[in-house]
Order: sequence, then C-alpha cells, then structure tokens
Amino acid sequence: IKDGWFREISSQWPGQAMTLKVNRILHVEKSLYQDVLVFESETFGNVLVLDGVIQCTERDEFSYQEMIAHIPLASHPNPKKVLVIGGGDGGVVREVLRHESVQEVVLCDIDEAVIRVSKQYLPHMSELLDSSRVRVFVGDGFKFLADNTSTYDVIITDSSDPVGPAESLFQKPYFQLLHDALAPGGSISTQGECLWIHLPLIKNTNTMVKEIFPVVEYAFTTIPTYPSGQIGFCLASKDATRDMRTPVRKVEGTRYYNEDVHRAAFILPEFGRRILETG
Ligand SMILES: NCCCCCc1nc2ccccc2[nH]1
Repeated sequence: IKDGWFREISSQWPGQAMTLKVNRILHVEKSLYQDVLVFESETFGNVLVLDGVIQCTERDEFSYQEMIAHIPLASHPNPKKVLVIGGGDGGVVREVLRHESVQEVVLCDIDEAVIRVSKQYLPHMSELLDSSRVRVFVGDGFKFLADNTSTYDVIITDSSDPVGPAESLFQKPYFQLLHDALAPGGSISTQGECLWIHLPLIKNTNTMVKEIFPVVEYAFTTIPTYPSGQIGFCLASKDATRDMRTPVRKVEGTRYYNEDVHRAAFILPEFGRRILETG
C-alpha cells in the first residue's frame, strides 16, 4: 500500500493492476498458508487480500458468490447435501442456504485464519457459517474428499488462484476426487479464472475435466474488483443428461443472479467460444 492506494500487482496478470483507495488497514497476518490483509476501502467496503491478491470486497462479492453457487444448484433437480471447498469467507455458504432442498452444507477450508478474519471483518459474508445447517472443517480439501466418497449432490470449489495454497485444486487428481465424492447425478463448480487473462489455463482445465465428467461447461460473471472485471467458472456434472445452462428452480433474495443471467453466463465471446467449444 503506497500513498493510500492498494495495488494488486501479480505475475498472473502482467502489466496491469487493479488499484483501490485505502481508508485504513484493519488486519495484517501471516497465517500457516498465506499472507492475510484486510483493509477498509473508500468505495468497496472491507477488502480481503490473500498473498497480495484481492479475494473479495463487500461491495461486489455477491456477483461471484451467487453465480458460483446458483448455477450448479438451480440446475440440479433436488440438491440436499452440498460441500464447499475453500470459501472460508462464508459468502458461498450464505448463497447455498437459499435453496430449501439443501439439508446440510459442509465447508472445508485449509486456513483457519480466513474463517476467523472473515467473521471479524466480513460479517455479511460469514454470519451464516453459524447456521444449524452448516458444518465447518479446517483442513485440506484433498483429504476431506478422499474420506467422503459418493456423498454430495453439489461440490463448489471457491479457491484462490493456482499460485500458492490453491495450486493443486486446478489439477487432474483433484477433479477425480471431486467426481468420486459426488453422489449420482452430482454437479461441481470451481473458480475458473478469467478469459482475458487465463485462456490457456481455462482450455487445459476444460480438456482435463472432459476426461472425467460427461458434461463440462464454462460460464462467467462480471465483477469490478477481479482482474479485467470478470471471472469464470468450470462447471461439470456426473449426469450426462444434465443441462447446467437451464435453471429448474427459482432462487429468491439474490442481487445479481436470475434465470436469464444464469443462461447468459454461458454465452462466450468468439475468442473464448472458439477455443473452448471446439476440439
Ligand atoms: N484473482 C481472483 C481470485 C478469486 C478468488 C475467489 C475467492 N474469494 C475468496 C475469499 C475467501 C476464501 C476463498 C476465496 N476464493
């Protein structure tokens, strides 16, 4: 942070950097896994930063949390058990609980510092982590998945980027574990990076996931504080007949997501469609 501005400089997006005006620094910590920073921004509320990368801001987090949750959930006929890997801020859990069919949400995040800091500085994201339908585990998602096969109707991987603690969550063994932890007819969504920045990574992930799942799709949302103002999702289903582009249930109380936005999220610009939807 220099002259009152936070700059998101990263080798993942060379030559560009999102900058946010800082009112005051709220928390600085080196956890077991990453550097944790929370600051109060001038126009985006409180901001959570992990290893120098913006994870969420109070003003625009709902776009990402709603889309990563409701695309797999609203297109699933009857989701009862949901698992969230990562997402220690609690935003995805808040969205999962909007589905009345969901009986239990389990959250597994490797870093207790993210959960603790989110409870303190991101109340509108973390408050439902204490809901009676929610169980929170601190640990490695790999181990958790291996210990819980054929269990979940939807698994959402709300990870940071493939640099640091989340690196392994973008590789084939992880997607095989996801597949095996799903109940029949289960679906997944994962933080899938941005077409403007990570197209080769997205292509490789798409190809790799197609070797494991019969249905694989990519969708994206707009979000001002992620690099290039967009972020996407890798979506897949064990059910070869699942149409993840079509919501089969309405979702109440959202600020970004609706059934038309759901469908529109899969419509890619030509440079993305050409790479992802052909062989
Ligand atoms: N450069 C884009 C990063 C996207 C990160 C999405 C995200 N935001 C999070 C907040 C807390 C824990 C895990 C998270 N995963």
